[in-house]
Amino acid sequence: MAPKRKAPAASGRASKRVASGVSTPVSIDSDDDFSGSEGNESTGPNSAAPPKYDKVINSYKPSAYVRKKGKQPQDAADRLFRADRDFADQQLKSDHHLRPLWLDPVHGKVVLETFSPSFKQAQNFLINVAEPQSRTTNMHEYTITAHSLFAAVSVGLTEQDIVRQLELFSKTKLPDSIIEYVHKVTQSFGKVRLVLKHNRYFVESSDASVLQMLLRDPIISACRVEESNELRTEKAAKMGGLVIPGTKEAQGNKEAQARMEQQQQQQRQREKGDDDSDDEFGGQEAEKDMTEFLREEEDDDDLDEVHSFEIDGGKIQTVQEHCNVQLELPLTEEYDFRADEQNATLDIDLKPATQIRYYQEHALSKMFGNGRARSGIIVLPCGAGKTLVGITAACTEKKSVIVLCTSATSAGQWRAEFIKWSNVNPDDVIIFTSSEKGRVPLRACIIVCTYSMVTQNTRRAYDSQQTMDQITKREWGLMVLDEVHVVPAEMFRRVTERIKTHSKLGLTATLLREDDKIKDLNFLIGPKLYEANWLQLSEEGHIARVQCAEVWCPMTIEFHSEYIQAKTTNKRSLLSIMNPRKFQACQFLIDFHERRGDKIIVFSDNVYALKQYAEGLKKPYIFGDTGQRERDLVLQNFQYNDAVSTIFLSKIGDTSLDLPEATCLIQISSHYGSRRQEAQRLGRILRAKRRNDEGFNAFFYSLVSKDTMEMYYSSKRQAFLVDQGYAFKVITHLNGIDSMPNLRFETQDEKMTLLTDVLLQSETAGDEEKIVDDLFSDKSTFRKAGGGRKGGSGVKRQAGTLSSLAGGEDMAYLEYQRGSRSNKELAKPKNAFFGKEARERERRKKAQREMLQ
Ligand SMILES: Nc1ncnc2c1ncn2[C@@H]1O[C@H](COP(=O)(O)OP(=O)(O)OP(=O)(O)O)[C@@H](O)[C@H]1O
Repeated sequence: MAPKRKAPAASGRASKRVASGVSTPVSIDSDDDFSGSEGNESTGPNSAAPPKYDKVINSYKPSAYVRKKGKQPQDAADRLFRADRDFADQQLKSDHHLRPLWLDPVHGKVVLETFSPSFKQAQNFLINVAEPQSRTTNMHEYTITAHSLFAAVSVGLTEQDIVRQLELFSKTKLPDSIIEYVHKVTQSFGKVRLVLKHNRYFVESSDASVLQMLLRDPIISACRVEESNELRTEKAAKMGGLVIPGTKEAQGNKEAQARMEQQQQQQRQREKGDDDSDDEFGGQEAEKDMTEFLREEEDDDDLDEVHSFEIDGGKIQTVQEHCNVQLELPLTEEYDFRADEQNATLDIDLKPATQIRYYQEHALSKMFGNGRARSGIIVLPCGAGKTLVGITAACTEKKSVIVLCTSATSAGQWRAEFIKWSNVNPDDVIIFTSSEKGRVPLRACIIVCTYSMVTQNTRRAYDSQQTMDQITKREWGLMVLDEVHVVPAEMFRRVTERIKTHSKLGLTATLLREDDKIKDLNFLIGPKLYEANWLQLSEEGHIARVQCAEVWCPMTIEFHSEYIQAKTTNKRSLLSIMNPRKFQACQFLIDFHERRGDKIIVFSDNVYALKQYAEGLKKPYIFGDTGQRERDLVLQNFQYNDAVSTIFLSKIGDTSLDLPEATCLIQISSHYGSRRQEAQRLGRILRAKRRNDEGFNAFFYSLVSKDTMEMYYSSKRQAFLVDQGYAFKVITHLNGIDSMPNLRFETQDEKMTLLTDVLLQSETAGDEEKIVDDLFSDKSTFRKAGGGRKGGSGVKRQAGTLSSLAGGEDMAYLEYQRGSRSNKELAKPKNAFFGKEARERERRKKAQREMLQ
């Protein structure tokens, strides 16, 4: 706990609200105690020094609920009833059964009941103000954090809106601590915007005192363009009136417009005297639609004032960083594109047949809600249509767009999707990758490039340098950053430094990294604007329903005894991947799903295992060294040839390949505990076209060698998907495997030959594949971060019934309780025999060494 303020005058609690109109922003203390800034000499109007914005509380812990000191634990369950977890004093409202929220006043946790009548409304609201933590079938858990409130404020919610809605949905009276917290955060966050208007950068706020305070900061004032101390004051920009293309509203307006044009044409014909049409009603109606639309715009002219000062365009990053990090007063970025007359307009609109889905519209309304473009991140599951979201954003702004993606393949896809969904002239969509270097035209255009192409520091070829110069010289209306979670912050810095853009839209399926670099995105791109619910989209048929299962494969005695003696992680890892029982399980599952008509992708991060499995089972495979022609051939056959239902892929399949649709995925070796990779792989089967067929399920299997570290990593990897509501069933035995014809490694001889081969492999055979240009690996950071998320809540393995996996009648499941045995424990060898045998071997080896000396 940080020390409390010394001066009593400065320790006014947040409940002592600053008068409305807020002339002095509250100071936010790192202490649990929420303190207002009244009386704080550093913030007084006559003070020369700027006020100090201390660290904002990210972990929610108000003083009202502190643990009772000196209370000794009585029993094992005591920790569950500590003062900071015992909310017995909260009064239930009489109609609590109609309200869906439970609020934890200490940690800011919110539990939402999915079976409540007002679930949908509460969910739509919560997604704006809190971070989703887990969304299982009956309960969703969120946390109110400073970041989530920042995002709420930046999409236009006020403190009063947030408190009123929380009160409305809460089963108990809204705790004071939550009201205080919301007050405290909203007083500072979202107050100041960075606006690029007429190609000049302004720091803008409707509260002049916040700007005055900023200008007293020497770093900020040094970035100011004007000399004078005066602030500019003008009417706030026109809000609303903006219609996002592809929505019903846009469709209605288009129809009205068409009717009006038709009416005008008829009128002209009547004037010529040859008109006999009687369709007057349609015309009047169309006119009415349009006038109402225009009137709405006019109504918006009744506007407030905003104040601003101009800053030097070259010092944007300094201002942003200083405001975010030192002053804890993050700047929201907004682009008044409708007022931008300097940058040419791009001739682009969605094709008339293109309709965006409701969640795509929700996400975009967060971006364009106030008639300007707000920078931020939109999170949608794989296959839910992020590309169309990016394209619709481009069609809304109608200015030059730069799209950054992770590979040349995905750059090609982006271009194709722009042409598919919009009426853009294909010549205006240019690709800039290592293999394709289109020239950027002077007119408004769309350029699609890879992150590495833009951030490359080495000397470029002449044509590449020319294109790069054209990109950096001009201003871009919108920058779309695809797969934003995988790109290192340093790379973003370089991107935003080099390319001048008015607005940024980050797209991702998982705002998740194994390090904590994800927080940098808040400052480098903007707050998370929208996050969809995976299970809801799968229930609605927008993405496929998936059955996830972990198949436990016992190690053979010989493999396991070598495993426990192996000196290096690489050797251990190779032995667990090459476990003959795992091989058999893989063979059985492939056979089982091929017979069901599934298309199967088997993933192995280890190349030695990839080749052994694929060649052993006579299936095609692709890894980093596979040539482009062969890759294309394999993928085309997988897509169109009924005889090729299974392919094996290395890590290359995660980001660098345009994979055809699959309906079953099997992982035989995977990348430590990366939740991101797990989610990304699951995404490969979420887009299955057959998803709307009755009873259709896609399948996701992880094959894990029992009593090895694979079990520990596997549960780490699943954590994100479990939080999204996916249940991993554990399969302990594949019934029918023993009677399967042509099962590999049935005889002891075959097993021993395999073991010898594995033992003869060099250390590097156990390495994970290194992909050239894989800028996005999070292996090292994952390890640094301690191998997973803090607190490692692991996952719940659930018992399954045979029928719960469609067609899985041959499998048996086992349940074990979360917390009953840690995953690390499960990873240890259990059988006393192994321990004894290992000790025996160790003794023999020691004796042999001594003999040799
Ligand atoms: N509004 C829509 N109407 C019809 N089809 C749509 C719509 N939105 C997306 N789709 C289709 O859904 C599929 C998945 O879209 P897309 O590839 O953009 O998903 P994604 O979220 O970018 O996936 P990934 O994360 O795997 O790249 C595509 O076939 C796309 O055409």
